[in-house]
Amino acid sequence: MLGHIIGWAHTRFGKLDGENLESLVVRVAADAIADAGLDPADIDEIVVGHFNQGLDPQGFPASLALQADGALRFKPATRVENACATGSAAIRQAAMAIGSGRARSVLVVGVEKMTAAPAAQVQASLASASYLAEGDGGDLSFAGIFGRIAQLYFQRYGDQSDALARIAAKNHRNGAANPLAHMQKDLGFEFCRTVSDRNPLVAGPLRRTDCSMVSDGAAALVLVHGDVAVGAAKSVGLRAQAQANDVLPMGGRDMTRFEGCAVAWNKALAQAGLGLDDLDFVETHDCFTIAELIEYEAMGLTPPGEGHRALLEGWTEVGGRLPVNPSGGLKAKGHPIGATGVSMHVMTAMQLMGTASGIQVPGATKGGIFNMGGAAVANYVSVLERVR
Ligand SMILES: CC(=O)SCCNC(=O)CCNC(=O)[C@H](O)C(C)(C)COP(=O)(O)OP(=O)(O)OC[C@H]1O[C@@H](n2cnc3c(N)ncnc32)[C@H](O)[C@@H]1OP(=O)(O)O
Repeated sequence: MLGHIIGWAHTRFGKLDGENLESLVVRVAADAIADAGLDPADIDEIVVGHFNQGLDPQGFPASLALQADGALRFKPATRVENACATGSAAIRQAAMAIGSGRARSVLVVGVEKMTAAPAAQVQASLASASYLAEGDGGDLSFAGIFGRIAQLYFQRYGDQSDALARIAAKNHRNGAANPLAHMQKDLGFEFCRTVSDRNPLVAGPLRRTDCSMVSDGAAALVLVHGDVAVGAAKSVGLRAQAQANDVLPMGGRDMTRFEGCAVAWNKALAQAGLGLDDLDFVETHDCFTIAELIEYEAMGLTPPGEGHRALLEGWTEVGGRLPVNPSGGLKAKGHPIGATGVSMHVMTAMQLMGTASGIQVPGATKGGIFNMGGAAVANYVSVLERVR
């Protein structure tokens, strides 16, 4: 194991008026350490995942984490960032600290405050994590980029609007049962597939319901060495983690295939000595529904162009062959950028401990996670397994 997750905390995601970076970081940091049953003095290192890029005037969240307890004063605390995969980047950093022998217990926090900024500022900030080659388009938002990816996919494989609506409906149905989700409402397939005043087109064929939410929130976990985990009340092993970065320009890449995602999945499964069929569920990066569809193909669930089959045959529903996004995903649970990857690990750990009330995948012992920054640029796959 690359480390053991022995405690965690998660705020509700949403428009959290009255919360700021400081209140979010301090709360989840204190709660995760308490949940791990550790004395704060035993934390060797703190890693905070935070995107910001102009979203929030307050910065320096790594140092804010020290305010969770006086015993954290003088601990090394560092912020990491890797676009929308920032949370998984923080977890990788923690695993490397443990693997190198520099730390035995690491607190990882992911946080973002997005909803206080005007919509135009949010779009500009997010777009800073994208790149279009000259002549490729102007100042596209992320929805614009994924709208273009959807158009390319539809040109090659036919109109998949209904498949995208099935993903939206599935994730909103799952999110309706997740008490931590931003939107806890089952919107239904007909609403998601129909363009209307309440579900307008946003970019290309993508409707509002094909987009993830703009959210505030934080999540934290404590990753420890196996020796520390022995004394813990609960333990979820980080059995494998792989990272594959692709180049930013999209001109030279086939954007109907997320090749970096496929590389990360192949590496992580090989590292774990497992096949996709050995996993009980997957939390995947559905920043837009077209991303989840292409990720089915990149993870090897279906051949390219056939992702819609997984939906028509119910494979990715809870109770299906490989439930995908039982938490509701970024689509319904929300997508506070820096918190998302940590949240995916917390949701997966809860599933594996059988404590994911409302959204539990019965009997799950192994789960996979795919967290992505940019348009398949920073690709992280983790495999988690229940130890105790
Ligand atoms: C690699 C990556 O991860 S890239 C991803 C980075 N993240 C993004 O790009 C965020 C994408 N999402 C968005 O930009 C926004 O949610 C948008 C543009 C889709 C919608 O924003 P707006 O049109 O401004 O919606 P607004 O906030 O005014 O809300 C209007 C209604 O739609 C609902 N709504 C807002 N966003 C969404 C959404 N994504 N899905 C479903 N419903 C939504 C609101 O709850 C509200 O409902 P109500 O009227 O019943 O209260």
